[in-house]
Amino acid sequence: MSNDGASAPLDRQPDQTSPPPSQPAPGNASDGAVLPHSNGNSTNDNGGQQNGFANRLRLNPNANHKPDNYEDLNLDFSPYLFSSLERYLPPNLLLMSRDVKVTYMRDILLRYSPESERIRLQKHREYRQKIISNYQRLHRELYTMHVTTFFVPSFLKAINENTEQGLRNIMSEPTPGIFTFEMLQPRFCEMLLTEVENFEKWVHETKFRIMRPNTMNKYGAVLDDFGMETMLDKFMEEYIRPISKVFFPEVGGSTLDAHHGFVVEYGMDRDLDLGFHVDDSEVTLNVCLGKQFSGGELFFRGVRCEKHVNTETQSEEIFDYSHVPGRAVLHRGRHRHGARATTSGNRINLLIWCRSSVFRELRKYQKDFSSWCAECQREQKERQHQSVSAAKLELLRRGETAT
Ligand SMILES: O=C(O)CCC(=O)C(=O)O
Ligand SMILES: [Fe+2]
Repeated sequence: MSNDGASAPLDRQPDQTSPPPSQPAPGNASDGAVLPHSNGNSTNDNGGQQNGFANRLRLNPNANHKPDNYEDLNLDFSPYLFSSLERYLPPNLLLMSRDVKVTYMRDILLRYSPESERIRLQKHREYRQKIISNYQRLHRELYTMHVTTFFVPSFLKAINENTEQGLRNIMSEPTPGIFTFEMLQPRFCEMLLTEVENFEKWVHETKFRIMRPNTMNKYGAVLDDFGMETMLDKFMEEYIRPISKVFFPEVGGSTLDAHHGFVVEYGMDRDLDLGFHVDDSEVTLNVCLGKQFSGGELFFRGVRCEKHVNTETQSEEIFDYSHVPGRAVLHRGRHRHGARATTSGNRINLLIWCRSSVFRELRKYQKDFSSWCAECQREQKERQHQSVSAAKLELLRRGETAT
């Protein structure tokens, strides 16, 4: 497949299978599309009133109750889902210990997830547990959010200001819908690179079979799998969502509630390039961590919904971007893109695919995505143009018959 964006983009998904992956995807027999990434959030409309327990859930959440924090537990669903669900617990359960509440809520959630998904979640939980109890972390400070260690001052100032103008001041938008800005401290990039190296060394030494970030990369690692899930949740909620809320409201930018966080690695002894694809995300954050490299440019080719993913690229949609360490690129997941070959050195990038369960739910009932799909927009304009022409013709016809 050529790298210039002319061929059909793949729908890129995380590797959800226990290793090795996966099933073939249409358009390219060598790459696979696998089950959609589960974020545990699709279960939070569980309608728990019908769960058959003696103590039924409340119909409406108890707004005055301050839920427990579940972030330190290794659970099969997001810790935030447990905190949200806790507001629906019957009053007598609210007085119980956190362990009792967890058992009760987990039981409810499991009843609402299909069997195959339940097994997959359980396997993945065991996989993560094995890593977490055996892998010795190198930089403990990476696993909890340390804002000044992570982010450059200009970025923090804009986030704290929390205005569109403040954000625009640190951003460039070289083509519509692609934002780039200075984000990560060089020291943070260096620490994350060495942590990933350390993890891979451990994987190699112990012959542990790891799951790769998705079906298109043979190298790289899922940060969520070795202990960074909670940190990355905060990263998304506090540092990506406020920006997405302003620049990507039409794809659920303000309701991002799940993520897939990973690093990809390119070079002579790694992946070379990345084919044309769309991400399984509403909004993607891509930050180059280093090291020294040449090549590896991203190429973008316009935003498309599922129906139009293979339609032609318009000349104004062609945009190429050269990575700079520490600098972030933020784009819609449906903005078709790929990465050219890294021709020398090594390139390692941090990717956070951010998702909104609300957006995904609403999308099921829609056919027209002209608020963000460029092809839906063109079709809509075409329909408007045709109806104006038809109306004009009709007026002319009436004029003629009247005379
Ligand atoms: O290599 C890159 O910078 C792009 C990675 C990417 O598009 C992805 O992982 O979804
Ligand atoms: Fe991508």
